[in-house]
This record gives sequence, C-alpha cells and structure tokens, in this order.
Amino acid sequence: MFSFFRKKPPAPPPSPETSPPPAAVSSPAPEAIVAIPPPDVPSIPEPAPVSPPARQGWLDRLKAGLRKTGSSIATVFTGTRIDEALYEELEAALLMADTGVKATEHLLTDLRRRVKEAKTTDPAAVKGLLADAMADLLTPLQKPLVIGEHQPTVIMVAGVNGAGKTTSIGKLTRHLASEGASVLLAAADTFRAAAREQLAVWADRNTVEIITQQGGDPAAVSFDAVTAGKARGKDVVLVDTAGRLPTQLHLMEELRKIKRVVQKADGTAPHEVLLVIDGNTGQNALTQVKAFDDALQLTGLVITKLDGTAKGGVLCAIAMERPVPVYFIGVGEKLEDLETFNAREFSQALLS
Ligand SMILES: Nc1nc2c(ncn2[C@@H]2O[C@H](COP(=O)(O)OP(=O)(O)OP(=O)(O)O)[C@@H](O)[C@H]2O)c(=O)[nH]1
Repeated sequence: MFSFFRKKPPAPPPSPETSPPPAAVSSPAPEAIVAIPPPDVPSIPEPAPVSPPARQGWLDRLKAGLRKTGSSIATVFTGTRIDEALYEELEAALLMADTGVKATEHLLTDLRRRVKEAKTTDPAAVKGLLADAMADLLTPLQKPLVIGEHQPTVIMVAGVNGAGKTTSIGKLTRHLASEGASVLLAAADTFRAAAREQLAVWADRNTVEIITQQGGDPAAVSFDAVTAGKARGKDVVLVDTAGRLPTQLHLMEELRKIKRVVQKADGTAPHEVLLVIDGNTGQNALTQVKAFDDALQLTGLVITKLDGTAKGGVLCAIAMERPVPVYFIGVGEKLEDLETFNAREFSQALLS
C-alpha cells in the first residue's frame, strides 16, 4: 500500500532574514500528509519509503477509473490535422467531461499558444500539450495536509449525503493510525444511527477511540471530542458530520455552529475543514465547493469515486473557479483506494 504519512523533522529556529515559508506547504505531492511533531509529543515513526510499484498500481486504477472521461477526449487526437475542427471537437469533449465553460476556454487558449510555440503539426503531440496545460491549471490544487503543528490537529469533515465522508474518514484514520498517529473520531452525525455505527466499525478496526452520542447535538459531540482529544493528548481529532445539501440552509447553519463550538473547545481549531465530494457529481461539485466554502471557509477537498466517472474534468473547473486544495482522491471502496492528489498524474490519467 502506498504510504502518504511522513514525519516532518522539527524545523530549525527561523532566522528573521531567511525565514522560509512553512516547509510542509511547499513539499511536493504525493506526500499529502506532513507530520510536524510538537516538541513533547511522541514522535510518529518514519514510514517505509514510497515504493514505485505501489504508486504505479494505484495510478493504473486511476487511469482505469477515468477511462470514461479520457477516452472521449483522447479520440479528438486520432485525426491527421490540427485545425479548427479539432479544437471544436476538443471543446465539446472537455465540456462533456464537466470541465466547465471557463476552464474549457482557458485550456483551449493555453493549448493554442502551446501548439504555436511548439510548431507541431501532429495531433498526437497536441494531446501531450493539453496534458501539460491541464497539469499547470491543476497544480495549485496540489497541496499536502499538515498534521502535527497543533495537538490535536482538528479536522472537520463535511459534504452532501452519500459523498463518501465516513468511508474517507475511515481510510484516513487507517493511514494515520498505521503510521503511529493517535486518532480520536467524533461521530457528529447524530441523526443517522447507521452513520454512527459505520464510524464505530472504522474506529474498532483501527483501534482508535470514538466519541458518540445517540440523538445528541452534533456541536456538543464535537466539543466533547475536541476537549477529550486535548485532554488525552491525541494527535488528530476527526469530526464526521451528517450529510446535507447546500440548499438546506438550517443544516448549513448547523455546520457553522459546529465550527464555532469547536473553536470554543480549542481557539485554534478546526485546523482543517474538508469537503468530501462525489466525483460523479459533475458541475454540481463546483456549486458544492462554493456553497460549503462560503459557509465554512474550506481548507481542503477529498474527491471520491473517481473510479468509473465520465466527469473527471470537474477538477479543472474547481481549479479555475474556486481553487480549494485537493488533499485526497478516492478511487474505490477499499482501504487502499484513497490517494494523494498529483496534478500531473491526474492530467495524464485523464487523457490516457
Ligand atoms: N466506488 C467508490 N465508492 C466509494 C468511494 N468512497 C466511498 N464510496 C462508497 O460510497 C457510499 C457512501 O459512502 P459513505 O462514506 O457512507 O458516505 P457519507 O458521505 O458518509 O454518507 P452520509 O453519512 O449518508 O452522508 C458507500 O457505499 C461507500 O462504500 C470511492 O472512492 N469509490
């Protein structure tokens, strides 16, 4: 399995002139979780080095998953000439893949420039140039999740019903726990009994603790979890919230309340506010990002179910219109099917 949890050695004291930006943020993907152990926290063991074959296996799954999106775009480049018909066909294929009007226009303009500069006459080469243009557009989304600057690092997770929040939290918990981080789960989805049970199963599997309360107030559960996380010296508190649509204003207000109450338990928290999006959602994903970002000021995204979607282009729309970092992408239901986001790999997989 690909390991994406990395212990960050304590940074040397910054000198006023040469003080660099936080190293974790500038770290290149795929290491999307960077652990910075606070001075008196037991250090998190160094993971085994990333093995290229494991990453390759996962990339193959991503490619297979995105084939529905990619094949329609790739067929544009099977002709013999680079002409207006090719650009028109490409425009239609990008729009069909839910790239959105703005990102499609941006990509086409950028591509025309690249084709001119490269002086190429081969449509197949244009595909490579499109992959470059896409990778450049998506690069601002590639950013690591930082663990360890705070104890605990409080991560609040939101999203519409069935997006894959609980599954993603389970996968994330598994990765964190297997790398030695102590995790506390907060079952702040107090409406759906099955959601609590599902989270409890993940907690049990990973032998991590869970704070749960039947029918209780989600904000109260979150408060208790953050307080307990602090008292018990946990590295991470993951708060699972109930699914909701951005149009359900009272439920969006409830999310804001959870965030406020978490802040009361720990003035610096939540340190991360993640939105989980179903990759099959298409353009509506962008609507979700905007609405949840407006309500909660998101710090990151998890895009699930990229296995078997024809709508993978929506990441370009997000990059263009609301560039919230994509910490992880999900390409299946299994534990190992959560991976870090890499702009170049994703673009190449999308066009393969
Ligand atoms: N194929 C695929 N299925 C996934 C992925 N992530 C989650 N799922 C499935 O999506 C379904 C919903 O996942 P949940 O984790 O229950 O979603 P949720 O957002 O917590 O749902 P609510 O609590 O009802 O809002 C489950 O059947 C998961 O197994 C993924 O990356 N790929």
